Amino acid sequence: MPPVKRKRAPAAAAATPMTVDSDEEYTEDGAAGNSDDENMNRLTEKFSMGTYARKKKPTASRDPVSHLFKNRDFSDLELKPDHEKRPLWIEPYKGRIILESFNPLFKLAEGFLIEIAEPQSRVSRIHEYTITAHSLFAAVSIGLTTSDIIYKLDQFSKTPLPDNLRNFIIQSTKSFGKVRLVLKHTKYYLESQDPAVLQKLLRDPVIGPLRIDEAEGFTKEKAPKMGGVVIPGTKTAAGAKEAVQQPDKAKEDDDAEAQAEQMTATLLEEDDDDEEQDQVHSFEIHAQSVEAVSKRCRHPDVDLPLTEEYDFNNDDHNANLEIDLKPAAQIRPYQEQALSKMFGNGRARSGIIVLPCGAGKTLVGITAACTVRKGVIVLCTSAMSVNQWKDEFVKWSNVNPDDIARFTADKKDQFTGNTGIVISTYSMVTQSKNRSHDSQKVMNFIEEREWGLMVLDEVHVVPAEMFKKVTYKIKAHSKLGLTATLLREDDKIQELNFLIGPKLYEANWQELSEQGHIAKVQCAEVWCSMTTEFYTEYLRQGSTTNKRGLLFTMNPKKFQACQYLIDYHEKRGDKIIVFSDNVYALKSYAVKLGKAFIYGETPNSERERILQNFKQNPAVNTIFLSKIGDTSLDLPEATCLIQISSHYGSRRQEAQRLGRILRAKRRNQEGFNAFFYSLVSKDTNEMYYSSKRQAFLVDQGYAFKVITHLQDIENFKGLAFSTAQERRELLQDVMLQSETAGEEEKIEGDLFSQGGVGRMGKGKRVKRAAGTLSELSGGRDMAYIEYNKSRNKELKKSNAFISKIKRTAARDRQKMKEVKDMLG
Ligand SMILES: Nc1ncnc2c1ncn2[C@@H]1O[C@H](COP(=O)(O)OP(=O)(O)OP(=O)(O)O)[C@@H](O)[C@H]1O
Repeated sequence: MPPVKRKRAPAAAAATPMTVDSDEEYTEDGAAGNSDDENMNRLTEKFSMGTYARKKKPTASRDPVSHLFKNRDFSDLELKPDHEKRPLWIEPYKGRIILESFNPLFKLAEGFLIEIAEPQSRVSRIHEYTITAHSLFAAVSIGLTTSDIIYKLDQFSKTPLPDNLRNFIIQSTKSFGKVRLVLKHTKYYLESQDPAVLQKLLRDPVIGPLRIDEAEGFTKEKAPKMGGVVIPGTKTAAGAKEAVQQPDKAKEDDDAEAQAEQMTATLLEEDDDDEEQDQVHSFEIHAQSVEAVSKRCRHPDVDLPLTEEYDFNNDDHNANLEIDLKPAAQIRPYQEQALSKMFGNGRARSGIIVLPCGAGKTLVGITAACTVRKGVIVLCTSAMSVNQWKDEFVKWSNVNPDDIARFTADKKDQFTGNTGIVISTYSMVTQSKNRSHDSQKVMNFIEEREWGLMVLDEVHVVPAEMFKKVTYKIKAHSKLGLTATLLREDDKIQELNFLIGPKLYEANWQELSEQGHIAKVQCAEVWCSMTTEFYTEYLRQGSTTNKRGLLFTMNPKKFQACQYLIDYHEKRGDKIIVFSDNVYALKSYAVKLGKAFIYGETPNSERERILQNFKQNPAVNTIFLSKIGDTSLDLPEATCLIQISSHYGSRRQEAQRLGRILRAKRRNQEGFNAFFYSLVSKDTNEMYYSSKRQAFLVDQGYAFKVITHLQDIENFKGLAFSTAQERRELLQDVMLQSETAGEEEKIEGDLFSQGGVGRMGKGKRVKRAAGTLSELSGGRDMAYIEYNKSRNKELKKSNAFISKIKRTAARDRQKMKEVKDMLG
């Protein structure tokens, strides 16, 4: 190959990711360096600028556009001679990494970046990652070394590795992953490959006295061998190491694979050091000291955060659980990859696995249980999930159903053997007041024993305080957190790193949908103008009142759009879920349209009957759900989702709702698309919230179209609220509702409402593309006719009107009875 001259990076390419931006600004001359003394807040910091000083360049004279990029003009970055082959750009000031998804080395680079960095945005051509202290902690805890990280990053990068990033990696990894908390033969040990690190701990005034044995030296033994564990359900049942390095190999296109392999061979040297049989050294501490030691290790004076590992193969104190995956159960490549991060060195590492909604987190948890084969405790967010987890254990594994005990307000099963599986909710195990006698008995049983594995479902919604209680009360040797969105609106997600463990794996949503594991979804926001009378009332309400929310949700135009879309999709053979957080709206819409609805107060038997009918009865194609349906609900029949009211700007809720259709059974039919509509009242706060809600999904590569025209809606037969009289009546009904009717539903024990109202980092805005329903679903373009009658006169709350409302309510009740009769 002829020598390639150093080229300048194209400014636009380097600047592209900056459109999804953070609010921080860097300074030209560099911030203070990351010296050891400045490590105080490092655990919660992002990569900071370090000492890298930017060379000044004469931008103005160079070309007419560079100055537009201001400080983000990276056109003077030095490029390596063969930069075209390399897939990464590294922004020198903040350590942001841009990955080209069209590069032949994309797969390899992506696998590596997931291990060392946080994915920020993964749209179709360009993915953005950030290296943080947390992501490096995770990298080190799954076995990567400082030199692995620096070497591979440099090899993949088109530009020389910035010094400040290199220093940051060295500084961070110097302390991370150096000490492990290992529970072996029911005893706790602090273990390290480096005896000097243990010496440092013993010199510490807090940790030193907590050592149990008074001996001079340390216990010395061979380090665990990588890849020594067999994960059930994998085709080859091979060691984990193979799964780590060769994901999805069979699926890759042959040519591209050969090309990538050839390039990799030239660019990367194989690192064969993994097999090295190092010695490990350890000393013992008391079980009661674990929390104090772990806390002290995170203190800046010590700065050696512990990773947790469980040597379950050598635990003969705790009884073995008879459990294996059924022979028919085949875990998918990404599930195997995620699990291989957990069991990569033959032990169980505690940490968090992030998989999209509907991608099968339950099976990942079950497979982990089948690997550890000791007592398991599973904690979920609701009693409904508890039942689903039990069903899934029975479906996927050969465990004796009598070995599964549910612990909820209604069910307090006990398992019969020496050990078993307990499935409960976070609220059940953390509630401390007013426990019934039975419930206290079960709780004592849970607290008195050791558990091999604790599976923590939907970890992102559980408040840190609750986690602390859980981890304090339940003695589990390993913890596996499962979530779809490592996202909290209150930014408390970082605490999970310490309470559970680092993130072990995070899958790419678009990749999974390309591979057919989750459905392809067309997302659209339908803009519904407010009718004049509703808008006038809306403007009259104070900005703090709940009535505003009720008005934009009950907007007749929105109702009509909902009715139209239900009809449109029912005719296409879709099964539709309509979501509303507001119970008044939920009931009003459902009753008016003659559909069944479920909300927090719907009794279990009725819920099950409705869901069963939705799944099996061809006459029941649409159901209305409150936020109780946001998570866990497994309805693979659902192919279309319409959202009429939502919880402010919660990105987490938006993603989880989308999850209800990602598991669509028909996802592998040719040309199949699921549909996700958000109905938004124009020129109201709802538009603002809606754009905030979409930010996470947009970062996962989903494009939201805007629909402003619904074809022929004015000629839709039986369109609700088509007369001024009906709209006035609706408005009057809305205005008669109490302030609380405008609130979102409150469900007892519901953890999701506790996450804080959607606050999102500054600068996170969503771009919408104009679109029509026809583009999404193959229909023709639609002319949307805005209702534009002159302003309605104010209605008085006359007795006559109120009695009319009552008549309407009686009619609605009759309709509801008919729906119930239809459901049988
Ligand atoms: N390896 C697999 N083979 C076949 N089916 C699978 C596999 N993994 C998961 N599934 C199926 O995919 C569906 C979704 O799984 P699951 O309910 O565990 O998703 P989830 O990730 O927990 O979603 P959510 O976050 O929405 O609760 C289920 O019907 C499950 O049986």
